[in-house]
Amino acid sequence: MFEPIEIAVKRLDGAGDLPLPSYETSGSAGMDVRAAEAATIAPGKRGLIGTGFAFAIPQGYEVQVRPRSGLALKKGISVLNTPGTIDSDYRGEIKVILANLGDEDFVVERGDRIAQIVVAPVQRGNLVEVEILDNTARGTGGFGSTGV
Ligand SMILES: O=c1ccn([C@H]2C[C@H](O)[C@@H](COP(=O)(O)OP(=O)(O)OP(=O)(O)O)O2)c(=O)[nH]1
Ligand SMILES: [Mg+2]
Repeated sequence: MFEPIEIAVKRLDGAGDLPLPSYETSGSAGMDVRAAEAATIAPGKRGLIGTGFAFAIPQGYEVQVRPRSGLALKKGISVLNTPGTIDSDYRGEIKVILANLGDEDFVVERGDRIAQIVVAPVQRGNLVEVEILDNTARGTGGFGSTGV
């Protein structure tokens, strides 16, 4: 699975001369994506930031939008809907929803690396409706049923 799959990428008008998303090291799981626009996100607020690129992800794969730990730890910045889901049939601009959990304005400059994207295989399910489900030890236990 470490062998990369080819993903077609379109540079949108807003991308200008931004570099393509890329892996920062030879073992990185995620490619950092950059802001194609400036933004300021106040504490407790969220913002939608375009990356300037659109993908044609091969069917059977998705791209997940995830936070960068450095922004989370140092600035309190996360991806609100992490992991964001880029569907294989989406042809629009990849955008990032950032949430500011810090106590200062988060200022985004164009070109800043604001999140990372991870390519992942997708297993879809075919739901078959039944009257009775098989019994399990967990049963209907959830939400701390095994202790907190
Ligand atoms: O962080 C994200 C999440 C989603 N998207 C785009 C790509 C994705 O394929 C599409 C739909 O995402 P999702 O299914 O999460 O949103 P929805 O609220 O279900 O919208 P829709 O009804 O369009 O599926 O929005 C992004 O650009 N960034
Ligand atoms: Mg959806």
